[in-house]
Amino acid sequence: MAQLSDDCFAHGGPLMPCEDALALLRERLVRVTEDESLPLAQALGRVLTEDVIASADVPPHANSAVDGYAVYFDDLNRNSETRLPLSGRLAAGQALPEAQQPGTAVRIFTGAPLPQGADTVMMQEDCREEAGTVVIAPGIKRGSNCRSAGEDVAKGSRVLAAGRRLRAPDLGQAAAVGRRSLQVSRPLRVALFSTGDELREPGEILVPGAIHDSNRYTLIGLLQGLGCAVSDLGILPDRRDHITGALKEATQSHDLLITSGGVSTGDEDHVKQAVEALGQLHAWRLAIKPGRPIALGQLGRVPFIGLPGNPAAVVVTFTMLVRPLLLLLMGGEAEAPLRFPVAAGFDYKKKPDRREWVRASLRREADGRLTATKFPRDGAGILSSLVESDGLIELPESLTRLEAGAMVDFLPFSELFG
Ligand SMILES: Nc1nc2c(c(=O)[nH]1)N[C@H]1C(S)=C(S)[C@@H](COP(=O)(O)OP(=O)(O)OC[C@H]3O[C@@H](n4cnc5c(N)ncnc54)[C@H](O)[C@@H]3O)O[C@H]1N2
Ligand code: MOO
Repeated sequence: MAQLSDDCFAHGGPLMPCEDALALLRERLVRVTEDESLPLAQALGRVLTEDVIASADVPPHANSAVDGYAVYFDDLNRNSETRLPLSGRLAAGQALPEAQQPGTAVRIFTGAPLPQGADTVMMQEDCREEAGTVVIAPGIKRGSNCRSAGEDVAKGSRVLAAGRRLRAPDLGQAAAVGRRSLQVSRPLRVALFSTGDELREPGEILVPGAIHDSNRYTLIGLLQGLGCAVSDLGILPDRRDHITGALKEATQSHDLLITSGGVSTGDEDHVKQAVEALGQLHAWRLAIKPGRPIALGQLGRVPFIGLPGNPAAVVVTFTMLVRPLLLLLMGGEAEAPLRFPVAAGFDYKKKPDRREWVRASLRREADGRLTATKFPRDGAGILSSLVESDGLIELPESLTRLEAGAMVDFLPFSELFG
Protein backbone atom coordinates (compact mmCIF):
# COMPACT_ATOMS: atom_id res chain seq x y z
CA MET A 1 0.00 0.00 0.00
CA ALA A 2 1.00 3.60 -0.33
CA GLN A 3 3.37 4.74 2.38
CA LEU A 4 1.62 8.05 2.77
CA SER A 5 2.03 9.84 6.01
CA ASP A 6 -0.72 12.13 7.26
CA ASP A 7 0.97 15.23 5.94
CA CYS A 8 2.00 13.67 2.65
CA PHE A 9 1.02 16.60 0.52
CA ALA A 10 1.01 19.27 3.18
CA HIS A 11 2.81 22.47 2.33
CA GLY A 12 3.64 25.79 3.86
CA GLY A 13 2.27 28.36 1.45
CA PRO A 14 -0.91 28.94 -0.48
CA LEU A 15 0.60 28.30 -3.95
CA MET A 16 3.27 25.66 -4.17
CA PRO A 17 5.87 25.76 -6.97
CA CYS A 18 5.55 22.87 -9.40
CA GLU A 19 9.10 21.60 -8.75
CA ASP A 20 8.45 21.44 -4.99
CA ALA A 21 5.31 19.44 -5.61
CA LEU A 22 7.20 17.00 -7.83
CA ALA A 23 10.01 16.70 -5.28
CA LEU A 24 7.45 15.93 -2.61
CA LEU A 25 5.91 13.21 -4.75
CA ARG A 26 9.31 11.61 -5.35
CA GLU A 27 10.11 11.79 -1.65
CA ARG A 28 6.82 10.53 -0.24
CA LEU A 29 5.45 8.01 -2.70
CA VAL A 30 6.57 4.43 -3.00
CA ARG A 31 5.53 1.55 -5.16
CA VAL A 32 2.22 -0.07 -4.21
CA THR A 33 1.92 -2.73 -6.91
CA GLU A 34 3.18 -6.31 -6.87
CA ASP A 35 5.33 -8.02 -9.48
CA GLU A 36 4.01 -10.20 -12.22
CA SER A 37 5.84 -12.17 -14.86
CA LEU A 38 4.74 -11.51 -18.43
CA PRO A 39 5.74 -13.05 -21.76
CA LEU A 40 7.70 -10.48 -23.79
CA ALA A 41 4.89 -10.03 -26.28
CA GLN A 42 2.58 -8.76 -23.52
CA ALA A 43 5.04 -6.53 -21.67
CA LEU A 44 5.00 -3.41 -23.85
CA GLY A 45 4.42 -0.24 -21.81
CA ARG A 46 4.76 -1.96 -18.44
CA VAL A 47 7.17 -0.82 -15.74
CA LEU A 48 10.07 -3.29 -15.50
CA THR A 49 10.74 -4.30 -11.88
CA GLU A 50 14.00 -6.24 -12.31
CA ASP A 51 17.39 -5.48 -13.79
CA VAL A 52 17.92 -7.54 -16.93
CA ILE A 53 21.49 -8.85 -17.12
CA ALA A 54 23.01 -10.40 -20.25
CA SER A 55 23.95 -13.99 -19.51
CA ALA A 56 26.07 -14.17 -22.70
CA ASP A 57 27.68 -11.90 -25.26
CA VAL A 58 25.47 -10.44 -28.00
CA PRO A 59 26.31 -11.32 -30.70
CA PRO A 60 27.65 -14.56 -29.26
CA HIS A 61 30.26 -14.97 -32.02
CA ALA A 62 32.20 -12.73 -34.39
CA ASN A 63 30.35 -12.55 -37.70
CA SER A 64 30.20 -10.87 -41.05
CA ALA A 65 28.25 -7.62 -41.54
CA VAL A 66 27.94 -8.12 -45.32
CA ASP A 67 27.69 -10.68 -48.10
CA GLY A 68 31.24 -11.09 -49.47
CA TYR A 69 34.60 -12.71 -48.79
CA ALA A 70 36.44 -13.17 -45.48
CA VAL A 71 40.19 -12.56 -45.79
CA TYR A 72 43.36 -11.96 -43.81
CA PHE A 73 44.05 -8.25 -44.21
CA ASP A 74 47.80 -8.92 -44.40
CA ASP A 75 47.25 -11.03 -47.57
CA LEU A 76 45.93 -7.99 -49.48
CA ASN A 77 48.00 -5.80 -51.83
CA ARG A 78 47.74 -2.17 -50.76
CA ASN A 79 47.64 -0.58 -54.22
CA SER A 80 46.64 -3.29 -56.67
CA GLU A 81 44.17 -6.11 -57.01
CA THR A 82 44.68 -9.31 -55.00
CA ARG A 83 43.76 -12.78 -56.26
CA LEU A 84 43.05 -15.41 -53.56
CA PRO A 85 41.86 -19.02 -53.92
CA LEU A 86 38.48 -19.78 -52.32
CA SER A 87 38.75 -22.22 -49.41
CA GLY A 88 35.19 -22.42 -48.08
CA ARG A 89 31.63 -21.10 -47.85
CA LEU A 90 29.79 -19.88 -44.73
CA ALA A 91 26.14 -18.86 -44.35
CA ALA A 92 24.29 -17.51 -41.28
CA GLY A 93 23.22 -20.32 -38.99
CA GLN A 94 26.18 -22.56 -39.76
CA ALA A 95 28.14 -23.97 -36.83
CA LEU A 96 31.35 -22.19 -35.87
CA PRO A 97 33.88 -22.88 -38.65
CA GLU A 98 37.46 -24.14 -38.58
CA ALA A 99 40.21 -21.54 -38.63
CA GLN A 100 40.69 -20.02 -42.09
CA GLN A 101 43.85 -20.94 -44.00
CA PRO A 102 46.04 -17.86 -44.55
CA GLY A 103 46.42 -16.91 -48.21
CA THR A 104 42.81 -17.88 -49.02
CA ALA A 105 39.38 -16.23 -49.08
CA VAL A 106 36.14 -17.72 -47.71
CA ARG A 107 32.81 -16.94 -49.35
CA ILE A 108 30.70 -15.56 -46.48
CA PHE A 109 27.18 -14.17 -46.02
CA THR A 110 25.77 -11.55 -43.63
CA GLY A 111 25.51 -12.90 -40.08
CA ALA A 112 27.65 -15.99 -40.76
CA PRO A 113 30.27 -16.71 -38.10
CA LEU A 114 33.68 -15.37 -39.03
CA PRO A 115 36.34 -18.09 -39.28
CA GLN A 116 39.20 -17.72 -36.84
CA GLY A 117 42.09 -15.79 -38.36
CA ALA A 118 40.04 -13.81 -40.87
CA ASP A 119 40.01 -10.18 -39.78
CA THR A 120 38.41 -8.39 -42.72
CA VAL A 121 35.41 -8.99 -44.98
CA MET A 122 35.28 -7.68 -48.56
CA MET A 123 31.85 -6.70 -49.91
CA GLN A 124 30.99 -8.80 -52.92
CA GLU A 125 30.41 -5.62 -54.95
CA ASP A 126 34.20 -4.96 -54.67
CA CYS A 127 35.19 -8.48 -55.83
CA ARG A 128 34.77 -10.81 -58.78
CA GLU A 129 35.00 -14.59 -58.83
CA GLU A 130 37.13 -16.29 -61.49
CA ALA A 131 37.60 -20.06 -61.69
CA GLY A 132 37.76 -20.90 -57.96
CA THR A 133 39.48 -17.65 -57.03
CA VAL A 134 38.31 -14.21 -56.02
CA VAL A 135 39.85 -10.99 -57.31
CA ILE A 136 39.73 -8.21 -54.72
CA ALA A 137 39.92 -4.46 -55.32
CA PRO A 138 42.46 -2.55 -53.21
CA GLY A 139 41.65 0.11 -50.62
CA ILE A 140 39.89 -1.68 -47.74
CA LYS A 141 40.75 -1.02 -44.08
CA ARG A 142 41.70 -3.77 -41.62
CA GLY A 143 38.65 -5.01 -39.72
CA SER A 144 36.09 -3.72 -42.20
CA ASN A 145 32.67 -5.40 -42.22
CA CYS A 146 33.43 -7.60 -39.20
CA ARG A 147 31.21 -7.65 -36.12
CA SER A 148 32.96 -8.82 -32.96
CA ALA A 149 31.47 -11.07 -30.27
CA GLY A 150 29.80 -8.96 -27.59
CA GLU A 151 30.02 -5.73 -29.60
CA ASP A 152 26.32 -5.04 -28.94
CA VAL A 153 26.13 -6.31 -25.35
CA ALA A 154 28.92 -7.79 -23.22
CA LYS A 155 28.12 -10.79 -21.03
CA GLY A 156 27.27 -9.66 -17.49
CA SER A 157 26.19 -6.15 -18.43
CA ARG A 158 22.83 -4.69 -17.46
CA VAL A 159 20.77 -4.19 -20.61
CA LEU A 160 17.58 -2.90 -18.96
CA ALA A 161 17.27 -1.28 -15.55
CA ALA A 162 14.40 -1.76 -13.11
CA GLY A 163 12.00 1.18 -13.22
CA ARG A 164 12.03 1.55 -16.98
CA ARG A 165 8.78 1.64 -18.95
CA LEU A 166 9.23 -0.96 -21.62
CA ARG A 167 9.43 0.31 -25.17
CA ALA A 168 9.42 -1.84 -28.30
CA PRO A 169 13.23 -2.10 -28.70
CA ASP A 170 13.48 -3.07 -25.00
CA LEU A 171 11.43 -6.18 -25.74
CA GLY A 172 13.79 -6.97 -28.59
CA GLN A 173 16.77 -6.40 -26.32
CA ALA A 174 15.36 -8.78 -23.69
CA ALA A 175 14.82 -11.37 -26.43
CA ALA A 176 18.36 -10.83 -27.72
CA VAL A 177 19.77 -11.83 -24.32
CA GLY A 178 17.55 -14.89 -24.26
CA ARG A 179 14.69 -13.78 -22.00
CA ARG A 180 11.24 -15.15 -22.73
CA SER A 181 9.44 -13.24 -19.98
CA LEU A 182 10.06 -10.23 -17.77
CA GLN A 183 9.14 -9.23 -14.26
CA VAL A 184 6.95 -6.16 -14.40
CA SER A 185 4.62 -4.19 -12.17
CA ARG A 186 1.02 -5.27 -12.32
CA PRO A 187 -1.19 -2.48 -13.63
CA LEU A 188 -2.20 0.21 -11.17
CA ARG A 189 -5.92 0.00 -10.43
CA VAL A 190 -7.29 3.50 -10.85
CA ALA A 191 -10.83 4.54 -9.97
CA LEU A 192 -11.97 7.40 -12.19
CA PHE A 193 -14.93 9.72 -11.63
CA SER A 194 -16.24 12.88 -13.19
CA THR A 195 -18.18 15.25 -10.97
CA GLY A 196 -20.77 17.84 -11.88
CA ASP A 197 -24.55 18.14 -12.25
CA GLU A 198 -24.05 19.63 -15.70
CA LEU A 199 -22.44 16.48 -17.10
CA ARG A 200 -24.15 13.96 -19.36
CA GLU A 201 -22.81 10.86 -21.05
CA PRO A 202 -21.79 11.31 -24.66
CA GLY A 203 -24.76 10.56 -26.90
CA GLU A 204 -27.31 11.74 -24.36
CA ILE A 205 -29.52 14.60 -25.46
CA LEU A 206 -28.43 17.76 -23.68
CA VAL A 207 -31.02 19.58 -21.61
CA PRO A 208 -30.37 23.33 -21.25
CA GLY A 209 -27.34 23.91 -19.04
CA ALA A 210 -25.87 20.47 -19.62
CA ILE A 211 -22.65 19.46 -21.41
CA HIS A 212 -21.19 16.12 -22.38
CA ASP A 213 -18.57 14.64 -20.09
CA SER A 214 -15.32 14.80 -22.03
CA ASN A 215 -12.75 14.67 -19.22
CA ARG A 216 -13.44 11.04 -18.38
CA TYR A 217 -12.63 9.96 -21.90
CA THR A 218 -9.47 12.05 -22.06
CA LEU A 219 -8.40 10.58 -18.73
CA ILE A 220 -9.24 7.00 -19.67
CA GLY A 221 -6.98 7.44 -22.70
CA LEU A 222 -4.17 9.01 -20.69
CA LEU A 223 -4.38 6.32 -18.00
CA GLN A 224 -4.52 3.47 -20.49
CA GLY A 225 -1.53 5.00 -22.26
CA LEU A 226 0.42 4.45 -19.05
CA GLY A 227 -0.74 0.85 -18.66
CA CYS A 228 -3.24 1.46 -15.83
CA ALA A 229 -6.31 -0.70 -15.23
CA VAL A 230 -9.03 1.94 -15.21
CA SER A 231 -12.39 1.53 -13.49
CA ASP A 232 -14.68 3.99 -15.20
CA LEU A 233 -17.01 4.90 -12.34
CA GLY A 234 -19.05 7.43 -14.24
CA ILE A 235 -20.41 10.82 -13.28
CA LEU A 236 -21.04 11.88 -9.70
CA PRO A 237 -23.66 14.57 -9.06
CA ASP A 238 -22.74 17.66 -7.04
CA ARG A 239 -23.94 16.04 -3.83
CA ARG A 240 -21.64 15.51 -0.98
CA ASP A 241 -23.30 12.30 0.24
CA HIS A 242 -23.10 10.73 -3.22
CA ILE A 243 -19.47 11.71 -3.68
CA THR A 244 -18.54 10.51 -0.19
CA GLY A 245 -20.22 7.14 -0.67
CA ALA A 246 -18.71 6.53 -4.09
CA LEU A 247 -15.18 7.50 -3.07
CA LYS A 248 -15.37 5.38 0.06
CA GLU A 249 -16.43 2.33 -1.86
CA ALA A 250 -13.73 2.84 -4.48
CA THR A 251 -10.97 2.77 -1.87
CA GLN A 252 -11.74 -0.94 -1.28
CA SER A 253 -10.36 -2.16 -4.58
CA HIS A 254 -8.18 0.58 -6.06
CA ASP A 255 -4.66 1.90 -5.70
CA LEU A 256 -5.54 5.47 -6.65
CA LEU A 257 -8.69 7.60 -6.95
CA ILE A 258 -8.96 10.35 -9.55
CA THR A 259 -11.79 12.83 -9.98
CA SER A 260 -12.18 15.82 -12.23
CA GLY A 261 -14.17 18.93 -11.36
CA GLY A 262 -15.50 20.26 -8.10
CA VAL A 263 -12.18 21.14 -6.47
CA SER A 264 -12.15 24.92 -6.55
CA THR A 265 -13.77 27.15 -4.00
CA GLY A 266 -17.40 27.35 -5.12
CA ASP A 267 -20.41 26.25 -3.04
CA GLU A 268 -20.98 23.42 -5.48
CA ASP A 269 -17.44 22.10 -5.22
CA HIS A 270 -18.13 19.16 -2.90
CA VAL A 271 -15.17 16.94 -3.62
CA LYS A 272 -13.08 18.74 -1.07
CA GLN A 273 -15.52 18.21 1.79
CA ALA A 274 -16.10 14.61 0.80
CA VAL A 275 -12.39 13.83 0.92
CA GLU A 276 -11.98 15.71 4.18
CA ALA A 277 -14.77 13.63 5.70
CA LEU A 278 -13.14 10.36 4.60
CA GLY A 279 -9.47 11.14 5.00
CA GLN A 280 -7.15 14.06 4.55
CA LEU A 281 -7.30 16.62 1.80
CA HIS A 282 -4.32 18.83 1.35
CA ALA A 283 -5.77 21.50 -0.90
CA TRP A 284 -2.70 21.68 -2.97
CA ARG A 285 -3.01 24.87 -4.92
CA LEU A 286 -0.05 25.07 -7.25
CA ALA A 287 1.70 28.03 -8.80
CA ILE A 288 0.84 26.86 -12.31
CA LYS A 289 -1.41 27.76 -15.22
CA PRO A 290 -3.59 26.08 -16.20
CA GLY A 291 -4.52 23.75 -13.37
CA ARG A 292 -3.92 25.76 -10.21
CA PRO A 293 -6.70 24.25 -8.05
CA ILE A 294 -5.49 20.65 -8.13
CA ALA A 295 -6.25 18.75 -4.90
CA LEU A 296 -4.23 15.94 -3.41
CA GLY A 297 -5.01 13.84 -0.43
CA GLN A 298 -5.49 10.36 0.82
CA LEU A 299 -8.40 8.21 1.88
CA GLY A 300 -6.88 5.88 4.41
CA ARG A 301 -3.74 4.81 2.57
CA VAL A 302 -5.17 5.28 -0.91
CA PRO A 303 -3.92 8.42 -2.64
CA PHE A 304 -6.50 10.78 -4.08
CA ILE A 305 -6.13 13.38 -6.82
CA GLY A 306 -8.83 15.86 -7.63
CA LEU A 307 -8.14 17.43 -11.00
CA PRO A 308 -9.67 20.74 -11.94
CA GLY A 309 -12.70 20.47 -14.20
CA ASN A 310 -11.49 22.56 -17.12
CA PRO A 311 -10.51 20.16 -19.91
CA ALA A 312 -7.16 21.79 -20.76
CA ALA A 313 -6.28 21.94 -17.05
CA VAL A 314 -7.01 18.20 -16.86
CA VAL A 315 -4.48 17.38 -19.55
CA VAL A 316 -1.79 19.69 -18.21
CA THR A 317 -2.10 18.56 -14.59
CA PHE A 318 -2.25 14.93 -15.66
CA THR A 319 0.91 15.10 -17.72
CA MET A 320 2.87 17.21 -15.25
CA LEU A 321 1.78 15.67 -11.95
CA VAL A 322 -0.42 12.60 -12.28
CA ARG A 323 1.90 10.92 -14.76
CA PRO A 324 4.95 10.99 -12.43
CA LEU A 325 2.74 10.01 -9.51
CA LEU A 326 1.40 6.95 -11.36
CA LEU A 327 4.86 5.88 -12.38
CA LEU A 328 6.12 6.16 -8.79
CA LEU A 329 3.20 4.05 -7.54
CA MET A 330 4.14 1.40 -10.14
CA GLY A 331 7.85 1.46 -9.22
CA GLY A 332 8.81 3.39 -12.35
CA GLU A 333 11.31 6.14 -12.93
CA ALA A 334 9.45 9.45 -12.84
CA GLU A 335 11.91 11.19 -15.10
CA ALA A 336 11.10 14.64 -16.39
CA PRO A 337 9.83 14.53 -19.99
CA LEU A 338 12.27 15.74 -22.64
CA ARG A 339 12.05 19.40 -23.48
CA PHE A 340 13.17 20.56 -26.91
CA PRO A 341 14.41 24.10 -27.56
CA VAL A 342 12.42 25.83 -30.31
CA ALA A 343 11.93 29.48 -31.32
CA ALA A 344 8.76 31.16 -30.07
CA GLY A 345 6.67 32.44 -32.96
CA PHE A 346 4.76 34.94 -30.83
CA ASP A 347 4.99 37.62 -28.14
CA TYR A 348 3.48 36.81 -24.76
CA LYS A 349 2.99 38.50 -21.40
CA LYS A 350 2.97 36.39 -18.28
CA LYS A 351 2.55 36.84 -14.53
CA PRO A 352 5.68 36.15 -12.49
CA ASP A 353 6.03 33.33 -9.94
CA ARG A 354 4.00 30.74 -11.74
CA ARG A 355 4.86 28.17 -14.38
CA GLU A 356 2.74 28.32 -17.45
CA TRP A 357 2.16 25.93 -20.32
CA VAL A 358 1.01 27.34 -23.62
CA ARG A 359 -0.55 25.07 -26.24
CA ALA A 360 1.37 25.33 -29.49
CA SER A 361 2.11 23.75 -32.86
CA LEU A 362 5.45 23.43 -34.60
CA ARG A 363 6.30 24.84 -38.00
CA ARG A 364 9.56 24.33 -39.90
CA GLU A 365 11.00 27.57 -41.24
CA ALA A 366 12.84 27.93 -44.56
CA ASP A 367 16.17 27.88 -42.68
CA GLY A 368 15.23 24.54 -41.08
CA ARG A 369 14.57 25.89 -37.58
CA LEU A 370 11.42 24.90 -35.73
CA THR A 371 9.10 27.68 -34.62
CA ALA A 372 6.26 27.18 -32.16
CA THR A 373 2.99 28.91 -32.95
CA LYS A 374 0.60 29.51 -30.07
CA PHE A 375 -2.95 28.22 -30.32
CA PRO A 376 -4.99 31.41 -30.73
CA ARG A 377 -7.29 30.93 -27.73
CA ASP A 378 -6.00 30.48 -24.18
CA GLY A 379 -9.06 29.37 -22.18
CA ALA A 380 -8.64 26.28 -19.98
CA GLY A 381 -12.02 25.10 -21.25
CA ILE A 382 -10.91 24.90 -24.88
CA LEU A 383 -10.38 21.20 -25.48
CA SER A 384 -9.95 21.68 -29.23
CA SER A 385 -6.71 23.51 -28.43
CA LEU A 386 -5.25 20.16 -27.38
CA VAL A 387 -6.55 18.31 -30.39
CA GLU A 388 -5.10 20.90 -32.73
CA SER A 389 -1.73 21.49 -31.03
CA ASP A 390 1.48 19.46 -31.13
CA GLY A 391 2.49 20.05 -27.53
CA LEU A 392 3.11 22.53 -24.74
CA ILE A 393 5.55 25.39 -24.42
CA GLU A 394 6.80 25.63 -20.87
CA LEU A 395 7.34 29.13 -19.55
CA PRO A 396 9.35 29.28 -16.31
CA GLU A 397 8.28 31.05 -13.12
CA SER A 398 10.78 33.89 -13.58
CA LEU A 399 9.62 34.87 -17.07
CA THR A 400 7.26 37.82 -17.47
CA ARG A 401 7.64 38.75 -21.11
CA LEU A 402 8.35 36.54 -24.09
CA GLU A 403 9.40 38.03 -27.40
CA ALA A 404 9.02 36.30 -30.74
CA GLY A 405 12.28 34.62 -31.75
CA ALA A 406 13.35 33.77 -28.18
CA MET A 407 14.12 30.13 -27.52
CA VAL A 408 11.60 28.25 -25.37
CA ASP A 409 11.23 24.68 -24.11
CA PHE A 410 8.73 22.63 -26.08
CA LEU A 411 7.20 19.40 -24.76
CA PRO A 412 5.67 17.37 -27.57
CA PHE A 413 2.51 15.46 -26.71
CA SER A 414 4.28 12.33 -27.94
CA GLU A 415 6.53 12.69 -24.84
CA LEU A 416 3.62 13.29 -22.53
CA PHE A 417 0.88 10.93 -23.64
CA GLY A 418 2.01 7.42 -22.76
N1 LIG B 1 -13.67 31.87 -7.43
C1 LIG B 1 -12.85 31.03 -8.08
N2 LIG B 1 -13.35 30.40 -9.14
C2 LIG B 1 -12.56 29.57 -9.82
C3 LIG B 1 -11.21 29.40 -9.44
C4 LIG B 1 -10.73 30.04 -8.29
O1 LIG B 1 -9.58 29.89 -7.88
N3 LIG B 1 -11.62 30.84 -7.64
N4 LIG B 1 -10.41 28.61 -10.20
C5 LIG B 1 -10.79 28.47 -11.59
C6 LIG B 1 -9.98 27.48 -12.21
S1 LIG B 1 -8.41 27.95 -12.59
C7 LIG B 1 -10.45 26.27 -12.54
S2 LIG B 1 -9.45 25.17 -13.40
C8 LIG B 1 -11.79 25.83 -12.24
C9 LIG B 1 -11.68 24.48 -11.55
O2 LIG B 1 -12.84 24.27 -10.92
P1 LIG B 1 -13.40 22.89 -10.48
O3 LIG B 1 -12.33 21.89 -10.41
O4 LIG B 1 -14.21 23.08 -9.29
O5 LIG B 1 -14.24 22.46 -11.72
P2 LIG B 1 -15.74 22.73 -12.05
O6 LIG B 1 -16.14 24.03 -11.51
O7 LIG B 1 -16.50 21.55 -11.68
O8 LIG B 1 -15.60 22.80 -13.62
C10 LIG B 1 -14.85 23.78 -14.28
C11 LIG B 1 -15.29 23.79 -15.75
O9 LIG B 1 -14.99 22.55 -16.35
C12 LIG B 1 -16.19 21.93 -16.86
N5 LIG B 1 -16.10 20.49 -16.61
C13 LIG B 1 -16.06 19.90 -15.41
N6 LIG B 1 -16.02 18.56 -15.55
C14 LIG B 1 -16.04 18.30 -16.86
C15 LIG B 1 -16.03 17.11 -17.63
N7 LIG B 1 -15.98 15.92 -17.03
N8 LIG B 1 -16.05 17.20 -18.97
C16 LIG B 1 -16.11 18.42 -19.57
N9 LIG B 1 -16.10 19.59 -18.89
C17 LIG B 1 -16.09 19.54 -17.56
C18 LIG B 1 -17.30 22.55 -16.07
O10 LIG B 1 -18.51 22.46 -16.71
C19 LIG B 1 -16.79 23.96 -15.88
O11 LIG B 1 -17.04 24.72 -17.03
O12 LIG B 1 -12.43 26.75 -11.41
C20 LIG B 1 -12.27 28.12 -11.76
N10 LIG B 1 -13.08 28.92 -10.91
O1 MOO C 1 -6.12 26.78 -13.60
MO1 MOO C 1 -7.68 26.65 -14.34
O2 MOO C 1 -7.09 25.17 -14.76
O3 MOO C 1 -6.92 27.56 -15.62
O4 MOO C 1 -8.77 26.92 -15.61
